[in-house]
Amino acid sequence: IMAVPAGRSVVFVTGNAKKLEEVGIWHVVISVSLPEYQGEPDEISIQKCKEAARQIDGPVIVEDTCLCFRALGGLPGPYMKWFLDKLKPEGLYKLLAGFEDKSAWALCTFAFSAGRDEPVQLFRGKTEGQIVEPRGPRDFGWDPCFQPDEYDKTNSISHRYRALAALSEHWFCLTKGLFKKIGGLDFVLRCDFNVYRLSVKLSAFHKPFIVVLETYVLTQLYSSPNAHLEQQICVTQKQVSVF
Ligand SMILES: O=P(O)(O)OP(=O)(O)OP(=O)(O)OC[C@H]1O[C@@H](n2cnc3c(O)ncnc32)[C@H](O)[C@@H]1O
Ligand SMILES: [Mg+2]
Repeated sequence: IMAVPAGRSVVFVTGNAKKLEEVGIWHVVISVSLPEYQGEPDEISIQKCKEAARQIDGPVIVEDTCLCFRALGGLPGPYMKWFLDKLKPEGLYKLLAGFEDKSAWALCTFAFSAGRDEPVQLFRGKTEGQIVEPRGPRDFGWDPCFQPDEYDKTNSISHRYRALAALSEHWFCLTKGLFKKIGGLDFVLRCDFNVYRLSVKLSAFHKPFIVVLETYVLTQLYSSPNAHLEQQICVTQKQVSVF
């Protein structure tokens, strides 16, 4: 079970600015280039998350994205970063010239750890698509040569969105249980997410979820990292119905 030490924020660790744009804000975002590990996607995400938790020495979320060509048995997969760097979208398209099967899938994995030496939890999102001749904007990685099968107006690449939804769902279930115990989101908001100001005594087990909850609420509702916290909480109160 995920538990964040009370008073600690969850840090999203990435070196990729475009990922940040799609993920939205977390409490703190740290731009660190983490090593590109080798292995199966799950193993890579676990290693990456452990390294981030070690460096930050606190609760972290990392994300790793693979683009897997079916004709190539799932490669380049996690090694896509280097393939893209050397071949560019044009070269990626040409890689499949000798194959009839142009299908591919994008796999996005978020990994959460509550801190150094804590277990890692994974949340995955997958989008099926085709490798096509490069077209459109060039501002994000392999987007020019990957055409998702389902057209999605709001988010052209939904693997990240789906993985985030899995993560949110998980937090939602945990916090719903907590609300039942201590009296609902409204109550928590009135106390400014401050566990010490709640008029009930929370167990050591439940305390950390207030931090998770705060991160979750702010992440879901705001895109401006500059807005003052008080302002944000005030708006949050008006939106209690999201829960
Ligand atoms: O610091 P991290 O979070 O690891 O950032 P990164 O850029 O190294 O990202 P990955 O290790 O996950 O490598 C994935 C590669 O695929 C690219 N990429 C990731 N998500 C993408 C998306 O949704 N659309 C297009 N390209 C993407 C990204 O730019 C990298 O070249
Ligand atoms: Mg990386």
